[in-house]
Amino acid sequence: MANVKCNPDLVRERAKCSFDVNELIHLIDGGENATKEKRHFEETIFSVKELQDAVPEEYLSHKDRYENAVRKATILRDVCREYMKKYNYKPNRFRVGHGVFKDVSPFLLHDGMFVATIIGQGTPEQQAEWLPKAENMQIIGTYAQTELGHGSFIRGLETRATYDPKTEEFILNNATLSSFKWWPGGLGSTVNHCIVVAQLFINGKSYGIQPFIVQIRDLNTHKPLPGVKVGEIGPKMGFQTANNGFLGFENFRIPRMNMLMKNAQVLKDGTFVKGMNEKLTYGTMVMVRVGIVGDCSLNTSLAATIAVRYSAVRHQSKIKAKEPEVQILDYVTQQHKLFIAIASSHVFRNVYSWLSKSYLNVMKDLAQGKQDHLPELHATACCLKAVCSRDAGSVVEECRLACGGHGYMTSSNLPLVYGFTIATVTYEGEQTVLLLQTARYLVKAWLAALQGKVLAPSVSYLSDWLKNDNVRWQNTPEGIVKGFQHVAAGKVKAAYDTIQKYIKLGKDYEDAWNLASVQLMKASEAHSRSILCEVSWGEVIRTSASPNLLQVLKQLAQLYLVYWTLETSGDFLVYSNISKDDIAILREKYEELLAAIRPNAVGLVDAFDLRDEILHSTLGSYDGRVYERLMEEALKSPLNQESVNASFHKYLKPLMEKAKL
Ligand SMILES: CCCCCCCC/C=C\CCCCCCCCCC(=O)SCCNC(=O)CCNC(=O)[C@H](O)C(C)(C)COP(=O)(O)OP(=O)(O)OC[C@H]1O[C@@H](n2cnc3c(N)ncnc32)[C@H](O)[C@@H]1OP(=O)(O)O
Ligand SMILES: Cc1cc2nc3c(=O)[nH]c(=O)nc-3n(C[C@H](O)[C@H](O)[C@H](O)COP(=O)(O)OP(=O)(O)OC[C@H]3O[C@@H](n4cnc5c(N)ncnc54)[C@H](O)[C@@H]3O)c2cc1C
Repeated sequence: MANVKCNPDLVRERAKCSFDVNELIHLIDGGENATKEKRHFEETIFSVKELQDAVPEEYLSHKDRYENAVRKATILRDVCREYMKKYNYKPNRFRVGHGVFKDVSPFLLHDGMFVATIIGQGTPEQQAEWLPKAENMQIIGTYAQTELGHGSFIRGLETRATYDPKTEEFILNNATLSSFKWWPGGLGSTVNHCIVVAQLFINGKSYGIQPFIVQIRDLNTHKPLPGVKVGEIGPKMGFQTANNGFLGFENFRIPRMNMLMKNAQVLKDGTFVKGMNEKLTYGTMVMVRVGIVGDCSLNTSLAATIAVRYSAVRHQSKIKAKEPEVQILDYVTQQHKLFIAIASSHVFRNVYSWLSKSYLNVMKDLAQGKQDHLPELHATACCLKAVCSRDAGSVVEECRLACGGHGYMTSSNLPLVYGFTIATVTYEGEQTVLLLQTARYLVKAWLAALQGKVLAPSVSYLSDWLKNDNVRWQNTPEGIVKGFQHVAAGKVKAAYDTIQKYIKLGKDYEDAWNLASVQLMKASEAHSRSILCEVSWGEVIRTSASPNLLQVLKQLAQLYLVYWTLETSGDFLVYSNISKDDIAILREKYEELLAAIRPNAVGLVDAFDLRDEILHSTLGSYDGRVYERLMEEALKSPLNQESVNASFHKYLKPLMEKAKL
């Protein structure tokens, strides 16, 4: 990239960077070699001619866009397969996916959840049967759980799988409209198999929801099998190429062994054998919630790169009347909008790496029959997924707004990035619903703390707070982290006390919970923020990097801490010993941090190492040819391929002529 002829502002910005950008790229990737491998892989993918679009996707019809996405998905699959064979390298398909599809792949659910569920929920025999076929795309699948009537409350799903011991089959039925599956990615017209989550019935008795692997289309003709009603749900805010679909069954029979039986089992005679923990059926969702935290880091880095580079190139208005128009990046309000995006991406990445380790440890434990840490993992994944996805959505939107009118152009790519980022707030567990799951855990932990029990590490601050809730405020990163824990503990206590108050007033527990649920949700958010702050600061101070780079990473981590302290200063005034003077000191610190980060802003987004093909943005490309690219892209509009459009003769001219009469 170094030889590309760049906009002079970007050249100047890069020259003043105080740290080695390559060092940060390697740190993010996990080593110099990992960067080399990643770049070689991306170079390979983006030099495949067939993966490049002749016409910008935006001008295609819904149908053509889908077909083009499937075409590219199959080519990408082949190229990746060959590449993996040749180099024994497991690539990050999500990064290149943004470049190839702009939006998302119609195979997203195949890779993200279908294969993962076979691994997580199938017995070794079931894995042996389906995994090789799924991994090499002999069969293509999705994860069909959500229905028209139920998405959040999965115990309420209506799709039925009734066991027939005579034929040793399950009979699938969707008797009501609300029971139709609705949303699964790829279901519309792409997949031939699904994981269907359905209510198991044996001899008229319900045994809760279970996962079933179901073939829905003929492998040769792709026609829906008899008894299957399937289709696409239509256009959405984003995710246009994900091919989300609907599905219903009428007396559709599948063999007994198509129930994924790693946890619970149905024997030939219809005996139901309970698993170690019925919630293990929800395992794929926990895994994907962890992954979404990493995805938030990637999405945030896409938006930050576009908006920061654009803000370095764009000049508008003056700070001093007699001086030239300034780069908009010099406005401190612009820095306030953008630097939190850079900082958040690093925080999400660090927390994702921490959470992934916890996930893998719990999976190892479960394999040995130990489930002690499962509730903590579920609670932590829920609140982090909820808060990171919502933060990422806000940050991306702020980046879009920070690009003014041009940020509204599709060619900036910010609208598309926003579309797939905010989808993460809802899918894989709606944010409020997940925060309330964590609140259940926090309330239990609070009760245990009151009883003097030892708490799990992520909530041990509740016991510390009970022992001493009067800790002196300190304007240091460690002091702020403590402060976040105080806020979280104070909010958990307040929510718990509110529940108790309503119970004393005669409410039953469930109503008391609902009445206190705004506080419970806020407590859960505060708990999440305290984890984000503690983990990310801890990761940064343990990082081995050169002094220059470490200084910048600390500035970003501190910016995150101070930003969120100031954003939630009301909570700090209520629940910690912070004073108004401390807040004034933090405001000053915040301004110092913005000024310190300013010279490195472009270097920092360069270090996300997002190729132009992945950014796919007129505003964010490495060379900063913003206005040239805006014009080049505008000229691709079909309306610019003719000097007079037919609508002139058909409508405009008659209108003007009528006006003359
Ligand atoms: C650095 C860059 C890296 C980039 C990396 C990128 C990686 C990207 C990775 C992955 C991306 C993949 C992309 C895939 C795209 C996905 C598209 C979207 C797919 C979907 O949306 S699928 C559908 C998802 N649906 C949901 O999430 C439904 C949400 N609802 C529920 O989960 C449940 O209904 C509920 C949890 C809300 C409630 O369940 P319920 O049975 O009613 O339980 P409760 O009574 O409330 O609680 C009982 C008890 O159980 C505990 N519990 C609940 N869930 C779990 C669980 N999963 N595990 C363990 N325990 C659980 C709960 O805490 C209660 O415990 P308690 O009684 O309090 O002790
Ligand atoms: C882009 C996209 C892709 C998707 N892909 C898939 C897929 O591949 N497979 C699949 O199975 N599903 C998929 N989904 C569905 C997704 O998982 C659900 O939409 C999601 O879990 C939310 O459920 P819901 O739509 O029922 O929302 P609802 O639960 O109806 O939410 C509506 C409102 O009700 C509130 N609410 C609901 N329950 C409670 C409660 N207990 N307490 C307080 N408030 C509550 C919510 O907070 C929210 O404000 C996808 C969704 C989207 C948007």
